[in-house]
Amino acid sequence: MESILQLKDVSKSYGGKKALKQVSLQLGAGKIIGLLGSNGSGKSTLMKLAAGLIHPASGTVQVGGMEVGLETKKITSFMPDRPLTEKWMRVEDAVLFYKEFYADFDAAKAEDMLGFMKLNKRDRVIELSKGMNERLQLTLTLSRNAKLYLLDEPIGGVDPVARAKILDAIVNYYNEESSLLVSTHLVRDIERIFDEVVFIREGEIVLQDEVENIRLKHGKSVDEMFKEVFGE
Ligand SMILES: Nc1ncnc2c1ncn2[C@@H]1O[C@H](COP(=O)(O)OP(=O)(O)OP(=O)(O)O)[C@@H](O)[C@H]1O
Repeated sequence: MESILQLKDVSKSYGGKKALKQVSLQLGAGKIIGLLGSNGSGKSTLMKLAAGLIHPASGTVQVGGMEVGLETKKITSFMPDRPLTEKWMRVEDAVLFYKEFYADFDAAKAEDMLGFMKLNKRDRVIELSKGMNERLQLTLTLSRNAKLYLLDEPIGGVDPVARAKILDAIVNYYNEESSLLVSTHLVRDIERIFDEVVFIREGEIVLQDEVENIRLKHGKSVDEMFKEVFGE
């Protein structure tokens, strides 16, 4: 299996708090993978390590066979939980900003996605609702032609109808040769898009499997399995 993301014995603490405990994980290329866990389980920490925004205390993180660093950042597109854009910007300025910053930015794709997301180019970023802001961040993130996309809770701030729309956008606009890692605890709403899932609990990986296997082997949906493992 060609691996797009690999963690070996990765630990990370904040002060005395262990966020990841000797995590080893290998994710294959060309898949949409769900990183599922309850609040505080370590999802964002794992995403930020893969994006190169923080560094492990011990262990190694590789993207596309390379140690995380400048080269891997060129092929990794991370959707931040807060806008990377400046306060004065309108939606069109944010798009231009990304276009100038990232060599792999696809302006035609962004234009198309803005329409799909019903984003108005003249709207000020600062005045967008939380849900519309998520749509913009997703548009900017997916408009790069990256190999690995990292989406941290992309549907947290939106209502169920808009959630469906955002999931459709993810499926429609994601390039099938790349991989997409999506963290969430809203499993039921989002499981339809996953090929594979990784369950993380208190900084440890407790399950990794193809969604089809979970359905065939256990006769369960991912949401049912999640509730069983997390005892919700
Ligand atoms: N900057 C930080 N300083 C101190 N502790 C932190 C920091 N970031 C995360 N933690 C702690 O590390 C643990 C893992 O946090 P992380 O944000 O990775 O979890 P998560 O699964 O993404 O949670 P959520 O679903 O609530 O976003 C939590 O106990 C959290 O309190």
